[in-house]
Amino acid sequence: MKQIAILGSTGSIGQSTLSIIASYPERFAVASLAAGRNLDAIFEQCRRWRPRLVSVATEELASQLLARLKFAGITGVEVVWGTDGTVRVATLPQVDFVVSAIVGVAGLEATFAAVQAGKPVGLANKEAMVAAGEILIREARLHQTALLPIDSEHNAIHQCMRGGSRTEVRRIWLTASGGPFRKLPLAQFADITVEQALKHPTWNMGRRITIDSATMLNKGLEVIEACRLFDLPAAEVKVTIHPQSTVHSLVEFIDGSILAQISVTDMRLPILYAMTYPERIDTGEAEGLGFDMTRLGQLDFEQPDLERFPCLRLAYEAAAKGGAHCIALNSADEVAVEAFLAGDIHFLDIPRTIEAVLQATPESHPETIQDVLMLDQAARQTAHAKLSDLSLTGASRTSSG
Ligand SMILES: NC(=O)C1=CN([C@@H]2O[C@H](COP(=O)(O)OP(=O)(O)OC[C@H]3O[C@@H](n4cnc5c(N)ncnc54)[C@H](OP(=O)(O)O)[C@@H]3O)[C@@H](O)[C@H]2O)C=CC1
Ligand SMILES: CC(=O)[C@@H](O)[C@H](O)COP(=O)(O)O
Ligand SMILES: [Mn+2]
Repeated sequence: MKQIAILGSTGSIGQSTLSIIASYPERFAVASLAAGRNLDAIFEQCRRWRPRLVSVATEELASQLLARLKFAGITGVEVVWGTDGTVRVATLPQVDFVVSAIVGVAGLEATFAAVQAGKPVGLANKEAMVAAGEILIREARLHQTALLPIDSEHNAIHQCMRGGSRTEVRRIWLTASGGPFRKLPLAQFADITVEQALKHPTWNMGRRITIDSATMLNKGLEVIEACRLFDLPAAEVKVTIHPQSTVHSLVEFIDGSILAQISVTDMRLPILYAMTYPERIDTGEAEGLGFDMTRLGQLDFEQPDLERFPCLRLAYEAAAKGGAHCIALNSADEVAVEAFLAGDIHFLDIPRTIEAVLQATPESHPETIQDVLMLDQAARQTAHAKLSDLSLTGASRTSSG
């Protein structure tokens, strides 16, 4: 019986993880949960799963949750809050495996703490790997623990890598759906609405990653994530547009063979793979996780268009510089996506903001998580300043800026 901690239990990945735990009660149990602000959802999770420890974003939310638990007669659930709370959830002694699925750099400290405590981590929180990958990997080696990718492409690569040794790999191919604007002419990008950008063609995910898929910054973050996880230079991490999201990624070996991983578009599968690795378990027919090869249709692969999706180009540029530039790429995007979702800026302002922040970022290479957090804060401040420049000049109201 593995005792699981879920960081980001109320989100899309968190809920998929709970669904896996519900399917295999003889294998998994919930030890601890960390949520942000969704009090109704975390209250229901406490009622259903009775975790020992729960964290929410603030002290006030913690008091409200405690009051609701008391009123409902639910005892034995300790409630904590803030970043310290997420760290406690991740490092609870009883925990055997941590699913890291808080969105953004907000999940970094708890992920790092889990690794330092020697817990194996299933990593959905790609931002942690982009901002602090080298530090996390160094620490995982030191504490002899595993960092298993849950992000579907990296999970696919992890599976394909079992087909050969590291020295036999020529390059890897990350597949990208291309998002909702794969075929939209550039001239129409200035008019993209929040509602349109939130309509992902193949996956149901949280709002931030869905917008990132629409700008293709998600694939850019994934290029950096792959460089770190699989120890590859960015030149050996390629992106191919595959609109069906059926092939989740591919590894090309030096003899010319290419291994691909194919499965349903359902994150429960990579989560289950990470939670059971190095075993594979029989999911049977009833889970909806089987792929019906008899219904396999057309599989298309196209070159990405960097003119319409400048975020992908910016990510390769940041990957080449590393360190502070990778951190700034993510921090600027977190700020810009929030502003876009709030209706404050246009879609094209997202790459504009990121580019401006990257240009203003001096090269540096953090050694510690504290260094990373300081660089993250600095990039956020620059991003906010750039956004207020945009609104002052009215640049965000024109298509070409
Ligand atoms: N969804 C997917 O299919 C995939 C997601 N990922 C990655 O997984 C991560 C999660 O994505 P997803 O589940 O879609 O996102 P969601 O927006 O659905 O969920 C985010 C989770 O993070 C919690 N959270 C946000 N801020 C804080 C905070 N400050 N402290 C504690 N908890 C916080 C939210 O809590 P609350 O809602 O209670 O506020 C919620 O539980 C991201 O890094 C994403 O890139 C990677 C591949 C696929
Ligand atoms: C499910 C998953 O891993 C997401 O990262 C997904 O790949 C996003 O879709 P895009 O390929 O459109 O970025
Ligand atoms: Mn992905």
